[in-house]
Amino acid sequence: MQHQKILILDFGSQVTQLIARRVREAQVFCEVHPCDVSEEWIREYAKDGQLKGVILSGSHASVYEDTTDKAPQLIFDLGVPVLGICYGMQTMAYQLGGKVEGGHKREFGFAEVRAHGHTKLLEGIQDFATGDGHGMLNVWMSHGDKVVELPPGFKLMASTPSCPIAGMADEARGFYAVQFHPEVTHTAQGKALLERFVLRICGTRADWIMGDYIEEAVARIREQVGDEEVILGLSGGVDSSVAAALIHRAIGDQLTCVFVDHGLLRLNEGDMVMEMFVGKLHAKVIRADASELFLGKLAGVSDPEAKRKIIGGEFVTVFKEEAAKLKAGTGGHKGATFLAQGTIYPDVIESGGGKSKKAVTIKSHHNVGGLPEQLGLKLLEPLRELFKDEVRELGVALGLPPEMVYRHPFPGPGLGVRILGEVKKEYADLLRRADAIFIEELRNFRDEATGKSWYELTSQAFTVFLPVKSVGVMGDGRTYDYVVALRAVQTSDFMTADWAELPYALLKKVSGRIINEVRGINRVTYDVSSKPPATIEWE
Ligand SMILES: Nc1ncnc2c1ncn2[C@@H]1O[C@H](COP(=O)(O)OP(=O)(O)OP(=O)(O)O)[C@@H](O)[C@H]1O
Ligand SMILES: O=c1[nH]c(=O)c2[nH+]cn([C@@H]3O[C@H](COP(=O)(O)O)[C@@H](O)[C@H]3O)c2[nH]1
Ligand SMILES: NC(=O)CC[C@H](N)C(=O)O
Ligand SMILES: [Mg+2]
Repeated sequence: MQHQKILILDFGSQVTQLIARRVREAQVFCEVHPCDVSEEWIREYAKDGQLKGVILSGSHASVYEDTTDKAPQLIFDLGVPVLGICYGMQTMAYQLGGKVEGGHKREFGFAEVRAHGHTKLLEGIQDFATGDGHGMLNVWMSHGDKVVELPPGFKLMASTPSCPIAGMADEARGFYAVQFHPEVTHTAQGKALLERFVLRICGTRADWIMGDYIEEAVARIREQVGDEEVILGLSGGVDSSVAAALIHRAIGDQLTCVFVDHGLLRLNEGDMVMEMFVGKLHAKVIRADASELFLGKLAGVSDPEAKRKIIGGEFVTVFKEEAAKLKAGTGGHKGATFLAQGTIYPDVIESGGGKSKKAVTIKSHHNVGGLPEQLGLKLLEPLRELFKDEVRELGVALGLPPEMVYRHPFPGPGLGVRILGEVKKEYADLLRRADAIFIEELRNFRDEATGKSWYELTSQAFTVFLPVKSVGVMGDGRTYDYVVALRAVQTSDFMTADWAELPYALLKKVSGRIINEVRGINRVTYDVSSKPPATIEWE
């Protein structure tokens, strides 16, 4: 099925992805592309008649400077509605004959916006009304420049005391713009406003529904793969698990999963993954038990980056070996010609478009990128247009258990980056048991106000092994044992994170259980560092 679509042009705002999230929540398909796509590209993109509207994002730049990006002029001639947000509004004004000025006081944070006149966008949407009956919106602003003169054909749609033109519209042409940010949750009516733009003003069909999407994705995978074979690196994490379940639904035994057990998995994780995929889904999974290999290579190495490089390197070696066995045609295999990956949409946006602002390497993230070239395999990435929430919904619709789909992410190098310094099997065994207790209690403890468990209320939680010993007393005897740190964070994007204010009763229970049940650990600490300046993982 062809989905109607909304095009979001990204001028480099920090929150462009949120625009796409909000539009998807309205069950409308949309894509983010860099603002400097060529007119030729746009024509091609709109050719099938499915493009129903365009949204222009914010930016750190100022439109009146010669060097800054402008919207491709063509989008104003496509005959579809356009919504400008912040910089998007400013560039719309500037390009269509209005005036934008800078040098004003920066307006950052909450503002009350007054709606003027009647426009299809704001009519009837309000948080409260003034004494004289005007609709008011509580919004979030982040700008220094402003539109000071409307372009011809536009009327005033919204204002604040410090920003007299905070919204404008030319309804005949379907052009709307707001200086505030409807995509952030601080703008109370923002979701309603974006929903109204895409559904009512653009008239887009609300047909982006994960339950229905399965059928579509399955058909596409079948068409792409034909009768060839596929291999996939299965980690037990969310993305690779959902990708595996989806591809398995499409092509059954033509899929072989390779699950590398590097000896740095969580308690019973390997068995759980096998039980789920082999026991329940009847998928073909090769469990490569490489723990001795990994632990052997890691012996004596304590530098975090060196450890990451070793794990990443050995991972590729093991994966290649297993893939080569399949290629050799053993066990009735014709040999895999596709490598499947659980790449999701944020990965695509962040790495594409030439707009990514890559800075210094803080950590070398492990992944299987680069493998296809070395292996001479074609890529199969069925999740590359989905956000994490959508991947999770899809996983549930595919019948994966919610505990698996709503798991916290787990880094590829696993416990290797949660055992500080040199990795030893003894340490990994202690850490696994302590970590399992922490996670179990996070699932048990519920927050009274929300009814949610603390596992649900945190984005990522785990235990870190510190290879230092401290003195304790147990049963009147002296102990001299290891220390662990508990880490629990709340974050929406993992780029920044706050340490979670876990209830004392929960921390008390966890520390009591770990010290009593895990012989070898006699002290538990709680990590109260936010990111930045700390990172989520300790290495
Ligand atoms: N132990 C493993 N065995 C096989 N493949 C792995 C393993 N660990 C990681 N991978 C591969 O590396 C990819 C990237 O890992 P990453 O942790 O980013 O994603 P994930 O595990 O699928 O999901 P999540 O973000 O929930 O952890 C995985 O999709 C998987 O293909
Ligand atoms: O697949 C992965 N391979 C890695 O090498 C890796 N290192 C960190 N992480 C995860 O990334 C998020 C941010 O972590 P940091 O704040 O520690 O950089 C957190 O969710 C981390 O768990 C990794 N994930
Ligand atoms: N968030 C934005 O899009 C800001 C636009 C522009 N840089 C300003 O300061 O007004
Ligand atoms: Mg993972």
